[in-house]
Amino acid sequence: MNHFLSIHDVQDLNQLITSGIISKRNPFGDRKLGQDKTIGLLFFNSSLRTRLSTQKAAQNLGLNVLIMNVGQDGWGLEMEESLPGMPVVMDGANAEHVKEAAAVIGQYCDIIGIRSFAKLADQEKDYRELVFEQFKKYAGVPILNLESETRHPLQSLADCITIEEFKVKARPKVVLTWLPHFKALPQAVANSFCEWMNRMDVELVVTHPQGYELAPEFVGNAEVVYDQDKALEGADFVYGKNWSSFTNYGQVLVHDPSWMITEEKMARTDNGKFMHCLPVRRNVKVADEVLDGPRSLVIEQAANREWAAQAALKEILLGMQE
Ligand SMILES: NCCC[C@H](NC(=O)CCC(=O)O)C(=O)O
Ligand SMILES: NC(=O)OP(=O)(O)O
Repeated sequence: MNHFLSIHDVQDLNQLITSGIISKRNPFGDRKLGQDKTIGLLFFNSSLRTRLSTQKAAQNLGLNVLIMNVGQDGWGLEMEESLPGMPVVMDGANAEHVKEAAAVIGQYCDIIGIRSFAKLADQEKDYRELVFEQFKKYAGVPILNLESETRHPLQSLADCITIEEFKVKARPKVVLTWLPHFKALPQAVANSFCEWMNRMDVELVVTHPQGYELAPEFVGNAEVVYDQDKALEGADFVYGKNWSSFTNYGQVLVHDPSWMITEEKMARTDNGKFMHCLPVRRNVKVADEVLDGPRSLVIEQAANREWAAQAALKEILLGMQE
């Protein structure tokens, strides 16, 4: 089954980036590929970009699109399985088990896209990615990750395309910097960004306060620098993101506004560009002057979400023909 859940489902990243860029130049060139097929997009959490860009990309490929805000409109889904001698007794809030729900949606759809964020209460539970595991097991069709508990591959692919388009050096320095936020946010975007950058020809540096270390399997060979000013020196791309602690799972440990990205910070870079997946809280994470200035790539990045989704969907559809 040709799932698209992480970088591990990508054989040739350069080819995938090129596929996105080709679709950008010629959006309707593969219109026949998805003809008479249906994709279902299931959202357990809010979305603007992922929902609209994936719907648009799917339509460019000729797919019919069904969208459901399962988190709001659907029956509450029980994800846990009965174990020998320990049946799951569904006498709580959840009216339907994923065994039936996934199997039923799989009857209506040829591909299922899912967004399900980390709940940030239990590290082991979140990093097990139960929702995705269960849909993979019971839907019987390819699954597309629209941001899972631990990863956001369509965002990362759009980020790769954006860096490829805007780089001015063969091997740019890319700095992933933690940004301040009062809310606890998932590690998914940061995890995924590292994982994908580790497959690109870039120098990846990660900077964050002590206590915000990401899981080592995502950081890979990236250099971790705790001094943000030092990390930013000579950067070609500054990728901002807030995440809550992984080690003190889901906690907000630091409220230090000096980690916010300002023009003064950007002046340390080598005429660097600023990137963020959005949504972004102005003047909490990034100053207006950066977002509204010529260094910001956030709109270009969001535009590339369409081409990232189209490249991923093309891979899935081509796999279905084999
Ligand atoms: N899909 C892109 C990011 C989604 C999510 N951000 C948020 O929930 C921001 C919410 C806020 O700022 O209130 C995250 O960090 O994973
Ligand atoms: N970047 C991103 O995934 O945006 P949405 O949460 O609005 O989909």
